[in-house]
Amino acid sequence: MSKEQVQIFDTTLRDGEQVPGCKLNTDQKLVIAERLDLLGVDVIEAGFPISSPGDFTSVTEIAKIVKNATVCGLTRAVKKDIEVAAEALKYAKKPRIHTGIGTSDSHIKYKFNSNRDKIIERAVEAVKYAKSFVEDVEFYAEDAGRTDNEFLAQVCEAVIKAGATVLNIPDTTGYCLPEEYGAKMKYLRENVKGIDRAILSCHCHNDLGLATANSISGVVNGARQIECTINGIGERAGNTALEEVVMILRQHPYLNLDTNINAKHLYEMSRLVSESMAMPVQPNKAIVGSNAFAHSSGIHQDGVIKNRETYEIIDPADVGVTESAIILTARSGRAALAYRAKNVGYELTKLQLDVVYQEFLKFADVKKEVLDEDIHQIIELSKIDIKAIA
Ligand SMILES: CC(=O)SCCNC(=O)CCNC(=O)[C@H](O)C(C)(C)COP(=O)(O)OP(=O)(O)OC[C@H]1O[C@@H](n2cnc3c(N)ncnc32)[C@H](O)[C@@H]1OP(=O)(O)O
Ligand SMILES: CC(C)C(=O)C(=O)O
Repeated sequence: MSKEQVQIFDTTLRDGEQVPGCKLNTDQKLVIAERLDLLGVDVIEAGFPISSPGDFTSVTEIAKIVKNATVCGLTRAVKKDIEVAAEALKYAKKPRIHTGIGTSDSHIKYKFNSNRDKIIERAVEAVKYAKSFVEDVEFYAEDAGRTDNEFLAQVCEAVIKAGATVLNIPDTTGYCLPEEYGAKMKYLRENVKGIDRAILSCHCHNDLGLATANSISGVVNGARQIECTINGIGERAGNTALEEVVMILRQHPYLNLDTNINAKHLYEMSRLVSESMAMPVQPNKAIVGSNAFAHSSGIHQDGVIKNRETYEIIDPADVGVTESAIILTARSGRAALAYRAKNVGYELTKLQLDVVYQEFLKFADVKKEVLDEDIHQIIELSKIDIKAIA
């Protein structure tokens, strides 16, 4: 049975670039956009064209070079924003305008000093105006995570009627629990007239560490687009991490969902974004962190040496990581020491290993990590007659 496709909407260059210190120039953005296109993302949100002349230029230039993906520009529900986005996107093969407005009571009251009826009017007007420039119009209901479902359904129905092709249901503040976010998608699927004419999209923030879980819950409940960023960067605690949702769908085939992403490029993509934005990736980051395929405790190392699958659910090569690493520490056992010693040329007998291991532990209790050059020294200190095999 062929799997249903979930569209991957990458917003590294828009929401990701909103991170303090992560500002990129146009040349850097072009390199990333080209690589995202090769990675296989379906949509590249290239920027917020009205926000600055630099961002306008970036979106314009990205629109010119992207070959496969849809190129998208963000706007408020403001005519001038939409006109400027349309202008920036005019060279795109597949342009999309992403417009919208806050729909939660908090946003309506405090940001807009308005009421629900007026917000629906502004939403409809914005979608119709965007539609006069491009066919593909995505609408976002900002703070949908905290928006009452009944009102959200009314907004969605109105903007579909106005021509929206994609409905973005952002959990802007990262508030929802996965069950709640999934139930929201289900509610919209069951209660919005015309919902079959639009794609529901997840855009989740990570304030409670639930962005990925919420996005997965969203697609399990009928959404067919996930908005995400490389390394999960984004406003405040970040967005859903692209590499995580892609690999979750791949590792759980019974969900019957997949993406067009060529996962073998994930690691290099992560490094490119991290280096361009000078934003380090935390070592324990899922999929792309430096420790994601590193094993440093004896029981795990023994298992991995016997069979990688005992402690790894993903083959590192599938995401572009050369191989798993066996890191020698004071928590390592004989299996790991023998394995690493063999890699540097020593084939140890069981008896020899016992002796060298005692010396190794003394060394490792002082040093955080035992390196290849240390192994030679440890063997020397063990004072046993070992011939290097190399
Ligand atoms: C959840 C998100 O990530 S949304 C995207 C966030 N990204 C950004 O804000 C980056 C780009 N932003 C910018 O460059 C600037 O904020 C601009 C150009 C959009 C606006 O700048 P300014 O005109 O100086 O307005 P400022 O930023 O001070 O305030 C935002 C205004 O937009 C209004 N606004 C906010 N969202 C929307 C919306 N979706 N639709 C219509 N109006 C909106 C606010 O109510 C406020 O209007 P007010 O001044 O009449 O009260
Ligand atoms: C503009 C929208 C899509 C957004 O970034 C959010 O609500 O978090």
